[in-house]
Amino acid sequence: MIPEPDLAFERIGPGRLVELLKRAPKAELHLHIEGTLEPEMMLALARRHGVALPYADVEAVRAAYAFTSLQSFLDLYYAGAGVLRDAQDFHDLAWAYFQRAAADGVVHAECFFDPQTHTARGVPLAAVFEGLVAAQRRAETELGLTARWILCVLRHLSEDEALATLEAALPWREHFIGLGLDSSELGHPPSKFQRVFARARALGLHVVAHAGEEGPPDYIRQALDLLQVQRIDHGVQAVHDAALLQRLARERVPLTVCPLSNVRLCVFPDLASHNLRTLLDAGLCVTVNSDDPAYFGGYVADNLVQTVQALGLDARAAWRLLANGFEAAFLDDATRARHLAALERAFADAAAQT
Ligand code: HPA
Ligand SMILES: [Zn+2]
Repeated sequence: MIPEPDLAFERIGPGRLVELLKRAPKAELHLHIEGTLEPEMMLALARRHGVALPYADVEAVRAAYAFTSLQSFLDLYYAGAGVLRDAQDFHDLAWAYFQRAAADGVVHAECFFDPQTHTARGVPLAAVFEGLVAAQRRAETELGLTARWILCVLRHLSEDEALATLEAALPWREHFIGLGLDSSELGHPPSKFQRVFARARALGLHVVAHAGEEGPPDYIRQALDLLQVQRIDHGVQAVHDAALLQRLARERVPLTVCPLSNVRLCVFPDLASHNLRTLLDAGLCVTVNSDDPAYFGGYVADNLVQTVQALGLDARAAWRLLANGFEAAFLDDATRARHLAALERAFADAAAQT
């Protein structure tokens, strides 16, 4: 756990905290690049490629985003991703996201991408990597934002397909740092993917998995014990298992929590009912992230501000959430220390304001 700095947190009231949260340096650790496809770009790419969409305009797209569950979202999310066809599209998508993220104070982003969503439509993996890597390079040189890619396999498909996807991506091995697991959780437990995660670990990749978003605490245990993941994506269902909660706290297993996503997918009725505070108070390494911001109505600063307000978190708790993001990131120690020093300075400056 990152030690708390000696700061006059109590001098940062709710109003000043909102401003601070918008500009403070942040790590984004749970973001699906396909989930940053804003309706405007979806329609523009559909026009560019002559792809038919069931929406007349941007308002119609947004009106369709009334989700009742993870699956009801995934159906639209995969359909929307159908407009991504060539390297330029992947570049434009990721570059637009990095610009928005930088404006939100994000200094380091570990982003998911779903190769199977694209290769199944005949898009070559080379086009996906070419576009994403070009945008990543621009982000670093033009925005000072470091980005890393985590290849996700779709859990509603077979493990053999996941293994084939990982092998097919190996010519671009230097361009991704980890393996993740996403898509429809219920009925597709982590135990289904033990061989592909073992292969990823043998390749020296970091490993993470979505678990306990809608699925039971046992899926979180499976992700830890069978897949040996280093972080749990979501993990909010852990509160229903006291022993698991203690273990996550003891082992400082980070949870990449996405509050606005959880509300939009009806995991919680509203932000005030979210269990993030319970998880934080239990000593877990909770981080705040945006998941699929174009679909869920907010990027990472919105997630932080709205969650802090809805749960009445103070500046000390807000600092902890941001520090946890850097603790949980796959960064070298010197870079982590540099980001934490900048975070401390942002809070110290806010506390010193008169
Ligand atoms: O929140 C999510 N859960 C599972 N799969 C996903 N794919 C994009 N977002 C998600
Ligand atoms: Zn996710």
